[in-house]
Amino acid sequence: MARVVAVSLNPALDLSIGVEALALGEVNRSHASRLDAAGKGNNVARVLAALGHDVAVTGFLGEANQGAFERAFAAWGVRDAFVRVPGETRVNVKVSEQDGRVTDLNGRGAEVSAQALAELEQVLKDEAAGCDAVVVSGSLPPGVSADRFGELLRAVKARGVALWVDTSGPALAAALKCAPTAVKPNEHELSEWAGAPLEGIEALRRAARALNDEGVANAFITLGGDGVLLSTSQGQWRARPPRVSVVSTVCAGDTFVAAALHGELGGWPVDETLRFATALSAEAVRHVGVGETTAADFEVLKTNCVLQQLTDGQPAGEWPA
Ligand SMILES: Nc1ncnc2c1ncn2[C@@H]1O[C@H](COP(=O)(O)OP(=O)(O)OP(=O)(O)O)[C@@H](O)[C@H]1O
Ligand SMILES: O=P(O)(O)OC[C@@]1(O)O[C@H](CO)[C@@H](O)[C@@H]1O
Repeated sequence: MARVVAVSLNPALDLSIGVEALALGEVNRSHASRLDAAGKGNNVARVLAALGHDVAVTGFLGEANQGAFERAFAAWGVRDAFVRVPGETRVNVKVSEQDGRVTDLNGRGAEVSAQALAELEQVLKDEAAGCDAVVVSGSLPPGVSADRFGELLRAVKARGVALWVDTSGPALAAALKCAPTAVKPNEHELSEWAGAPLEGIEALRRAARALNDEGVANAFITLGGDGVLLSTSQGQWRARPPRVSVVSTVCAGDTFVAAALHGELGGWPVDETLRFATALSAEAVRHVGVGETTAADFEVLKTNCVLQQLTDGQPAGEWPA
């Protein structure tokens, strides 16, 4: 069991709504809805705690609707180290249609003051000392600039702890200046960082290698139903998930991050880590919420993932059978 700190600077209550097919500008009748304490870092924390790790969660939480989070943290068995800020934590709406399409409506988040930021910096410094990894996931709330975000990450890095970051846009660019241990952009986030569209696996491989050149040890590029590309200084791998029936892809990326970190913390071989993380994230898309390690067919999902080590200087080519 490892000690991990999961950071959500901009957590959210996820309002997940299931509809047959969304009709814009019309009255839609949902067949299911639920409200969950979420946000990328909290989702990662939930999976890591379920996998047996000692997890603390932090970031900024609005005082006005903190109850749902406090109940969830107690149920997940994670320690609450969130800094409270005035106002409400945002509610993000996720509309899932029968064909697997998901529409996200994400809010900006509660305003964070300079004082709250300084408080969080201290929490991060204290929590990072003596833990095995810090995972920082999601967007920046109003009041936190990309530069200030970079400073927070540097403070964590200075504690000599493994730093995993899953964010996008200017926040990802700021994070990369601190050479995090791992990042997990999806295809779109990577091409935004690269400043050009990335067509095909070879372009993705080059861009992923550029992340390694920036000092990132593990660059995981998630590709939705097409799986993941992992680039390290030791080589590149890709993994393809089994075909599953898609209900909601909302927490798949966070499940992937938590599962990959679990493998890394356990010192697993790369292929074992990739298979586990790919299978668990595929499990996650079969329902609303994060992946369930206790799924009855989890071993089958793992067996049905396809893995391939890619050879430097040679095209990836077709997937092995
Ligand atoms: N349709 C799918 N079928 C099977 N597995 C999937 C599917 N979509 C996603 N996954 C799994 O989840 C992983 C992460 O998915 P994705 O690339 O959508 O992450 P993301 O865009 O970062 O998501 P998030 O918005 O949660 O951060 C993929 O690498 C894959 O293993
Ligand atoms: O607006 P952000 O911070 O980029 O993403 C927030 C969010 O979409 O990410 C999680 C899924 O990954 C959800 O729980 C949450 O609503």
